[in-house]
Amino acid sequence: MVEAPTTRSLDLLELWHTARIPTITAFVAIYLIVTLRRRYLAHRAVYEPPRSPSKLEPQLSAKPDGTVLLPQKFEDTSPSNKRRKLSPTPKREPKRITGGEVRKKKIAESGESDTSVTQHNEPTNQKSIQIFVFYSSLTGSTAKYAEQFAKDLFSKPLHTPSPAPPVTDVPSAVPDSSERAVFLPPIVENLDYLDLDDYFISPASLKTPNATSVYLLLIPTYEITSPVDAFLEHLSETHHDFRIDTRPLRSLAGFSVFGLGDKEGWPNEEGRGGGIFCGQAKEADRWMSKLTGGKRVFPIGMGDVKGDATGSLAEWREHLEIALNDLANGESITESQGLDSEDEEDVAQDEGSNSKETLVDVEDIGNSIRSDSTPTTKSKKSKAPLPVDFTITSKRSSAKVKEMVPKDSPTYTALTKQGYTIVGSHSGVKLCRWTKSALRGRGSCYKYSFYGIKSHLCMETTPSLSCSNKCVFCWRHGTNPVSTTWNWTVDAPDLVLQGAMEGHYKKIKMMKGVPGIRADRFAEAFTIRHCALSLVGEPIFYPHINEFLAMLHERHISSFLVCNAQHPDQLARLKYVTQLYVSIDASNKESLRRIDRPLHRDFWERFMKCLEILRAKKDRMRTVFRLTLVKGFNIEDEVEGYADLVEKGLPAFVEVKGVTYCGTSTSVGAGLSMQNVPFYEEVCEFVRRLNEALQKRGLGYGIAAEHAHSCCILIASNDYYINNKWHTVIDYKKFFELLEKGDEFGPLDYVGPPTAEWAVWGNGGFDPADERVYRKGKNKGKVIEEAPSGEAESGCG
Ligand SMILES: Cc1cc2nc3c(=O)[nH]c(=O)nc-3n(C[C@H](O)[C@H](O)[C@H](O)COP(=O)(O)O)c2cc1C
Ligand code: SF4
Repeated sequence: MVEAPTTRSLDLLELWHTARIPTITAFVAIYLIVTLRRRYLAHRAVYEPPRSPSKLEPQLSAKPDGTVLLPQKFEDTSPSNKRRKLSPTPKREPKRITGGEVRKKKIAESGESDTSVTQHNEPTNQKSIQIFVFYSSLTGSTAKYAEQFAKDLFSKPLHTPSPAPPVTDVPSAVPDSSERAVFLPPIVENLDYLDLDDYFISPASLKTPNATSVYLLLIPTYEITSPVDAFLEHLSETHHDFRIDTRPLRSLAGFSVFGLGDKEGWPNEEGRGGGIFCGQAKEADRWMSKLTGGKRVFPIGMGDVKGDATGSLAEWREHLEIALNDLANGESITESQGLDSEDEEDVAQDEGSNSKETLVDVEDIGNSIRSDSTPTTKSKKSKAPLPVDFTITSKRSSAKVKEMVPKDSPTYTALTKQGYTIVGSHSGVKLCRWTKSALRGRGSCYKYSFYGIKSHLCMETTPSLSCSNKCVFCWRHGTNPVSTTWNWTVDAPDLVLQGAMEGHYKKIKMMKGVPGIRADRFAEAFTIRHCALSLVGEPIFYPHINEFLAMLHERHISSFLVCNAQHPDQLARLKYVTQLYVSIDASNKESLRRIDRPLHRDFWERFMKCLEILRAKKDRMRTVFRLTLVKGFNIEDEVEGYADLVEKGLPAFVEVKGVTYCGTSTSVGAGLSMQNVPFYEEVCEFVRRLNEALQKRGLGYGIAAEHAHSCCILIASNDYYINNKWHTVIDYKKFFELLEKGDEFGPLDYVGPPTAEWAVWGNGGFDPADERVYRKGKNKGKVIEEAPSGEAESGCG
């Protein structure tokens, strides 16, 4: 039996029938409103324009304070740049946030950087991007910018859209974490020491599977020859080499260049190359664009080192990070997308010429050279294939030879400001501070104490202002040209000598009015008796160095020549020198790289070869190792290494000298401070230990003399310990007689009288006939020079 419904349940049923339609409608409406609102908010969050409109505004070059400069042509013509010109209401399809972004949200909330998102352990099929930060640096500042830049990259959250809304509400359009590429920690590389073939003929090979590379280049500009030239030449040669694909770096994910330059010194912004503000960075940008087929991730940025280069670099980095993030999200730059119109023209031309070349059979090359017509079909007449020299590029052979230091160059101005007289186009002469000191009767340099050279009769000069090192202690790096090969016009040796002597005498004349000048010495000073070829640069670089030396000797001027052990061929060709020096700035490869910063990649092999050559010359002339001690660089734990080198080169003498500190911004930039200057006691201690190490090896050397005044000590071969006395002084008259006789002779044939008692080790080395003047100052026992007057011996002199 069915029970009859109660009155209450009947009421409820009636109520439901009456209200069900409005209730369901209301619920559906609320649900729709909430969902639509959430979607709207999510949409806005993704597209919220950057807080500061300037953040993505490409007109960065317009900033008056020198911050990131984007030349007009990039703004207007570069498609990649056009891509970056975001308007506040973008038109492209919205990016939507996926479930994979939960992690991103958490990290964004916790304030972690975006890179950290991508640098954890990922599945092995994970795509990744390896960023290389390449730089070149002559005086060290770009190296510092590059290191800092790599540290800062992705260290802060990006200025990209706000964190994602709740995961489940938003459908996915951005690739999930396995599709999104992760960034591997950036690798910083110095272009000056890199085997460029490994990175710039084809992209660097990467160990990580599924990885591509992005090349970021920080490039300084130098009007003078610098390592950047070699890099640009490499890019140019790669591009022009018909055996290599025209776009060999096309498989890179992208590249971008940041230039560092001095706008005050080089205000001209138009054009490329040295002499233009950031001209060489522009050149690098252009070559990279060609080699990659226009894969410019972000337009070139530029920083003025006399302005706010740090700020410009930071701003460029922020924009770049956004572009890189896009890249990681799968937004690739297609080939040619980043080519500017000029690049496109060049590429088209190159492709045109290459395609013609491919039609030419090797056998036809001879014909094509002999006749002007471009052969497009195989000639039946040509038989023997012509040899093709792959080592010569037409560009190099047709290059116009320049002057090393042109009169209108800033290098000329900088060197003359430092007191150098520039002779011809590549030589220099300068009055050494010891020459001035000797004229006033205040003491000669260590060469007087050790070898009998009167400083007021000595001329310090160099026939090559250019050098192939960038030693940290050098006074001139940053002002003197650097290069590995002689690629300038050559002045005749008689003109160089004439000019140097005139320049020297002119400076002596100017000393006439200086208080305390001794009349007898002033008169004597107009007959130069000695020439120190050690001022700055590398004298044996000069192609006519032997003729130049012969001219000195003809005038009975002795020659002391210091070389940097980087040019074995020239060293081997060197004829007689009164005393031949090799700078030994470190005892092992790493230390030498750190202190001399050589341009030659095979610097250590060159260095060792020079020691062999020196050994071979030891029976013909006096040979010397010159050690310059720099605390924190080449003293600690290196005694045994130096002893090994002495055993290899067997020099007649080892001069040990504490580095001189000049306190210029250049030396500071190179990481040198007063802390790196050893006290005289420390130099003495080093010399004692070195002497012991030589004894232990059974080598016949002893500590012979000292010149405490300039922190210099002499270790000599026992060959010069004659009749129980050191004989380190030279018989100059005898040297010239032997030369003029024309017979073979050796260093022991022109040994002079015994070393003066006051100069012998233990007696200080100051001639009592002179008046010693002590400097006031805190750093007693350290050699401090007065910069920038530059009245000092050179870093290698
Ligand atoms: C001799 C010399 C030549 C220079 N030539 C240029 C130049 O042509 N254009 C430019 O923008 N900056 C020029 N500069 C400025 C350098 O590019 C700038 O100082 C840069 O920071 C040096 O970088 P580095 O310390 O890494 O070698 C020159 C500097 C020197 C000392
Ligand atoms: S110290 Fe001498 S070898 Fe070294 S960079 Fe200067 S000039 Fe060249």
